[in-house]
Amino acid sequence: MTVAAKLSLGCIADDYTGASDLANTLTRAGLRTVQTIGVPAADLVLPEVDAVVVSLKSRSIEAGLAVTRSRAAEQWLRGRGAEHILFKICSTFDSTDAGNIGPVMDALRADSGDTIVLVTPAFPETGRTVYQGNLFVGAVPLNESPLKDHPLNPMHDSNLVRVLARQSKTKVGLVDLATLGRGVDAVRAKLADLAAKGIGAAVVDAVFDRDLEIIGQVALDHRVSVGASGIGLGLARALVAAGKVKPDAVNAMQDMAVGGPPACLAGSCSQATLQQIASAEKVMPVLHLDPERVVAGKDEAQRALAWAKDRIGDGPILIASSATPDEVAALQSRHGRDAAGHAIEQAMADIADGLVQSGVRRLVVAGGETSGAVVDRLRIPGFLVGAEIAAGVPVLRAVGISSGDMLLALKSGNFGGPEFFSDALALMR
Ligand SMILES: Nc1ncnc2c1ncn2[C@@H]1O[C@H](COP(=O)(O)OP(=O)(O)O)[C@@H](O)[C@H]1O
Ligand SMILES: O=C(O)[C@@H](O)C(=O)COP(=O)(O)O
Repeated sequence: MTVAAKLSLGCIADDYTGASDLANTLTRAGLRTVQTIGVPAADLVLPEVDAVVVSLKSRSIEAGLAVTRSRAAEQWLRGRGAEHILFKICSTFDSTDAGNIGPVMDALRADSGDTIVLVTPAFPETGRTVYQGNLFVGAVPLNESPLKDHPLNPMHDSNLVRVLARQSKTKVGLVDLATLGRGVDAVRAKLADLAAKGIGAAVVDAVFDRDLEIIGQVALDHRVSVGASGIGLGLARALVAAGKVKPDAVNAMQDMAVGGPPACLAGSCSQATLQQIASAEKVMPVLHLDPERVVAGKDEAQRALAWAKDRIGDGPILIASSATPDEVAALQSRHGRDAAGHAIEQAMADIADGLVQSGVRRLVVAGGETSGAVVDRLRIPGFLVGAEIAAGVPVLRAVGISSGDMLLALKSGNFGGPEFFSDALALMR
């Protein structure tokens, strides 16, 4: 079977956890959605779907490469008929002054011919709101949140108009909450006004889902938008309201049990993940990797696998590299930020590979870059979306792998409640 109808929505996600978060949101809003890993082959055969989320691992790579890969995804999605493309970024705007949100947005805007792009990382369900262009994580501005200590992209400025302007070639404006409160026509008029002044991107405030519904409606006038799952929700609801997708269409994921031993891996150093690991210690064996030994070579991954093999027959296990901000900073000062991060990601991929070879078929991974490294190593080409474990984190069923059925959960470091690992495994049968 090939894709019968053209896509109602094409999405390019800059990491794999973010892609599954978006795929989850679109699915819950009634869009039949598939998540692909990387840009699919031109002749990829898919079930009939409304949306495809192409997952890239482009958040923390060199900006030029992120642009090239995003453009390849854009071409594929346009080739499948997508009139609107959402570039899915992190709800905490994870990026640096070198990119990659600005450069990718600039390229997609140029290709689309749009004069102005709507940008909002708001995702109220997970506490991400934008007011006067400032991003809040729960009750605190971004620069006071745990994101100030992110190992790869510490966020020190909550004003997204400024943050995006430093990364983009275009001028950046603001559509504030008061304008949104006046409805779609007011937002359209404000965008026209900004565009007439030569402003090519507008950060849009959003605090409630109703704000996202207005943003989604207006965004559909354009060919490209930029944001997190919240704008995905707005776009999906606008597509349903416009009759462009049937909300009662059945999603493709079947609820068949997979069985086999379960395992969890954590490479995120977020506060939420550190708490989740502490809770997991009460209910499953947890191995804390020695990050210094990980950077030194392959032995630490082998030690972890030997530890795991002795235990996976008895119930779930968790292997974590996660550390506190002080420990992360100390490791980075000895080895460099990228080298330390890369070595740990590759060790996690080695461990995941070994676990699957030992029969693990249910795998929970915490951390976006970590999930990217693991999924790439397992050579999984795509996922169908299943039950929601926590806001932004669905159960995923791998498709297109030769080794039989496999269930995964790819958790953004910041997402999930304290018992996330147990919650996930309870839904992954
Ligand atoms: N102990 C550690 N010290 C330094 N860096 C680490 C440590 N453990 C993990 N990392 C790295 O930190 C980064 C975490 O990023 P990621 O997996 O995307 O998590 P999140 O979802 O929280 O952003 C990865 O590059 C990972 O390899
Ligand atoms: O939008 C979000 O917050 C997430 O979907 C996301 O992108 C997560 O990124 P990581 O925290 O790096 O997993």
